[in-house]
Amino acid sequence: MEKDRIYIFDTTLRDGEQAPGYSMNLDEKIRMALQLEALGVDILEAGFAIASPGDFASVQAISRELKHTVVASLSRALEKDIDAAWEAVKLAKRPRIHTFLATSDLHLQYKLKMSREDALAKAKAMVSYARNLNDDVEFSLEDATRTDLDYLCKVVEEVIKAGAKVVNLPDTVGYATPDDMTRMVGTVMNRVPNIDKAIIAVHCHNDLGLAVANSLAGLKAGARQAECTVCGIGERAGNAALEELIMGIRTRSDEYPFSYNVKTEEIIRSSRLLTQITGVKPNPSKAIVGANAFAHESGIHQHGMMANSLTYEIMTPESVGVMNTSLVLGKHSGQHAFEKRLADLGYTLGKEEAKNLFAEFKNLADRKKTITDRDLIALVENASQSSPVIWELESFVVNSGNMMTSTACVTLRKGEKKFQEVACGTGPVYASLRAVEKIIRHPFSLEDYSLQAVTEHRDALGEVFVKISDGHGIYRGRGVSTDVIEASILSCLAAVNRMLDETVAGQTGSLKPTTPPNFDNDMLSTHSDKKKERGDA
Ligand SMILES: CC(=O)SCCNC(=O)CCNC(=O)[C@H](O)C(C)(C)COP(=O)(O)OP(=O)(O)OC[C@H]1O[C@@H](n2cnc3c(N)ncnc32)[C@H](O)[C@@H]1OP(=O)(O)O
Ligand SMILES: CC(C)C(=O)C(=O)O
Repeated sequence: MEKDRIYIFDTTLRDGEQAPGYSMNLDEKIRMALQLEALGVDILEAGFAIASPGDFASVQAISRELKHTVVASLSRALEKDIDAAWEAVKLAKRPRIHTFLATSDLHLQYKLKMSREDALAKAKAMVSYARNLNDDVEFSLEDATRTDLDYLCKVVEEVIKAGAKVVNLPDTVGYATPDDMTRMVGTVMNRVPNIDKAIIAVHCHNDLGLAVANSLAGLKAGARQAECTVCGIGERAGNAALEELIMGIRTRSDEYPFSYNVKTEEIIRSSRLLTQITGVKPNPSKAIVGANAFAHESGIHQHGMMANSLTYEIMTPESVGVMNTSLVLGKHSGQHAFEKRLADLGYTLGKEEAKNLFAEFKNLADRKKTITDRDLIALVENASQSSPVIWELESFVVNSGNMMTSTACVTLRKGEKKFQEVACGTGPVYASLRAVEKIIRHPFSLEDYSLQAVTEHRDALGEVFVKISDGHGIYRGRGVSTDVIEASILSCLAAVNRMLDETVAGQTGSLKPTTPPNFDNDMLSTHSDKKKERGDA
């Protein structure tokens, strides 16, 4: 039997980026887009062109960069949005305008303040408007799963008549169950007379943890485009996870006899790049890409695996790009083995990047007997967190104990110059970050701090993530070291450098703080402290 072709529409850079903590700057979006093209997604939604100049610029840049993937921009059902979307994608080899309008009574009445008739007329008019600009137009009926089914069928029929090539039926709030998806898509496929003129798409959110199950149900009922994101990132509880959807189809091809363009061996590489860029790791238990997804811990499982891996493994790690190796890395290893291992782990490095990282690896190997894969992953992710280099750590000394106030003396480098400050705090980390703040003379508050061991042993690497805020944006940083104070200072400097970098501050690379920080209480050093420190009155 010939398999039906399904199309994967990736929205990591649009719906995915709407999730707090996942903002990316222009360079980061381009890197991610290139990897998504290597992964083999059919359509890449690069952003929402009218949302901001930063979004417009990144949709335009991605349109220029991609070689064969369809590039889409989202737009409301408004001429000005559609114009912006078209301006941004028109340089793409294969551009798509994606326009949407909500169709549920709830959204029509309270949000759009429109009647069903007006919304239908608007949808038709805007699809025609977009079709005058471009052949490839997708229309989404936002909140489709809570839309009256008769009305939904009418809108689908009319927007196809107006020229939509793809009609998307999103489960915008993650309310549907697989049975609902079967009913909705099945009804549309059976009842809409011109359905053969368009592709039906599903776009499922994960509020009830059903996004992937719902997408699969939609595909089984006749949809042929599934919209999803790497690691399932997205608005609220996220979107359907691309890797789960594709591996579900691949592993259960008996249930889902579809062909697709995705190269599953690129999955881990894509997920790792997302972590490198955003600093957010998938939950260890996350299917396919979590650190434990292919780990077998208990005796009975290990025994079964040794007899036949099929006993406890429904897919191989290799099928998603995790490569096993017999190479053991340590201080006697050379650059070739080092780069080979990183490639096996799913990282592609530039020449310069590989050289710098190898030097860091050698330093680490001096401190640590065996370098594990997790150590290597931490090193790469730390090195590639695209922070500009403004301030660098020269040295630090801390004095701390349970019967005293901690003090830290930190020396930073900026270009050729060195700057030193001493500060006190309730603990050595706090004291060190205050010393950094005194040196850089730019107040910030610590919004989030987390420390975890990368490996199990006594000489484990400590990995620190911080988020800092200066009242204009929130900036993240990561630091890795065998010394947790050093890791804390390094993570703080990575965030500080992002904060001070004009190309990042104030645009998409920064996150808007949810509440403006209270400078007097929250800043590591307050304005009045600052005056004293500088000798002001
Ligand atoms: C389900 C989804 O994921 S939808 C995509 C969500 N993504 C985003 O919102 C991206 C970021 N958004 C933005 O930057 C801004 O919201 C903008 C630039 C799009 C619009 O900003 P503003 O003009 O300030 O409007 P604001 O966001 O406050 O309100 C939305 C307006 O769009 C209208 N609107 C919402 N959806 C649509 C639509 N599909 N078609 C036409 N109008 C719409 C609302 O009714 C409201 O109109 P009003 O200003 O006349 O009351
Ligand atoms: C705009 C559409 C596609 C969407 O993101 C949703 O409904 O969730």
